[in-house]
Amino acid sequence: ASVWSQVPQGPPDAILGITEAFKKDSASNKINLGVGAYRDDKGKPYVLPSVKQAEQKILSQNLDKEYAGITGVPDFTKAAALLAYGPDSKPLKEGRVAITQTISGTGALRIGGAFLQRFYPGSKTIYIPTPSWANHKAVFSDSGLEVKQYRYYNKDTIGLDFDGMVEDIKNMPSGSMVLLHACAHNPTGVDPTHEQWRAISDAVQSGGHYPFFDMAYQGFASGDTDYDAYAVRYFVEQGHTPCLSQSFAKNMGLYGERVGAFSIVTASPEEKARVDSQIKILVRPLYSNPPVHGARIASTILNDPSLNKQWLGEVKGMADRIIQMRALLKENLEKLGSKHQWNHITDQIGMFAYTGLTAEQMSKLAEEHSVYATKDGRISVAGITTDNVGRLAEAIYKVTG
Ligand SMILES: Cc1ncc(COP(=O)(O)O)c(CN[C@@H](CCC(=O)O)C(=O)O)c1O
Repeated sequence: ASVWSQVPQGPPDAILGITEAFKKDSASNKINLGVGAYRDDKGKPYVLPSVKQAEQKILSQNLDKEYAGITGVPDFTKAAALLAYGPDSKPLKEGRVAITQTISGTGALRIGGAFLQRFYPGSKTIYIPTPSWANHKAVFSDSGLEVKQYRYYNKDTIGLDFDGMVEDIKNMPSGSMVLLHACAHNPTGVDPTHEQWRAISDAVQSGGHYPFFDMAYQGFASGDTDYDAYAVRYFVEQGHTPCLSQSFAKNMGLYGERVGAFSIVTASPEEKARVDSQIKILVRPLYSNPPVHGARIASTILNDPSLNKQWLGEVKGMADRIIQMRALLKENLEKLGSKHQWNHITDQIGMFAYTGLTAEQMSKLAEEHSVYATKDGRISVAGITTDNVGRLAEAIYKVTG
């Protein structure tokens, strides 16, 4: 028998597999609401003008292609930390934030998971929200952590199960790791209010738990990078020493360039140095050092005041278009006379709307209407355009009755 005869056929990826199904559909008016990637009002991928300008600037510098260090392009990681923790961050000012460039947000989560598996002094169990990004469980279990869940989404109110979340956090064994979506929760689009974040911080603190923030959408949720970093900054101000994964896939449209960062708030510069040294020892045998191009783009944008200002305008433009598409979809559904409540579509924030449609209704959308999205009822609002929103609303209206 062949060497690989015992390899089983695995299922298609819950999210990336939707794009494969979409590509196979020959319908001219098919709609892809699967992968969380921004599209403009023509349904086309969007290369931010600030990114194009940054690339021109980089090209004109005739840089070499030497290896970056193990922890990546320093000008990038410094700027990424500043973007996340803010100019008033005490740990940043005191040189206590250990940071490495990573292969986008997924890489940051994986390096984080591996670091926690190797060095976290408590039980190697991480609690993720119910539901969470479809890849979180595999990233952390493949890092060697045990993955459990806490209540997050209330399907009756199509909102946050705040009491359930806080109760679960309080009931976790002391010193548990808790994964928190910093903003634009995936897949629900339901975020805690600032007041609720303060209570969540207290619950995490009283349990002696360890927070791991996943911030994959900073700036993309509200259009304001400071506003979207509220939870991370509040926790740090309250004395938590979280770790953080950042992605620049969505807010800079650098999806395929794989630009991200993983950071840990430590107790002192001396501790930061020890942590840094162990992050390097962890990264070196994985991929040795990260690709430079995407990080150079992000660094150029973050460090050049006029490009940074232009970028913030472009991020806000993306966020605003998504908010506009939410309102349009709700309006069209109401115009059709749908008897269902659709407020959640405009109450939710970020890339996704959690429609509440069942798996079979989602299958019907694909099979009968060529509308593609994940089986959990999540739609990527970025895939909605002024041209297709009417047909989309009709399709949803027909399958929901
Ligand atoms: C919460 C969260 N964390 C991390 C990531 C990882 O993004 P990177 O591209 O590695 O930076 C995503 C992307 N989730 C999107 C994109 C497609 C995917 O990777 O699943 C999604 O859920 O559609 C995410 O939604």
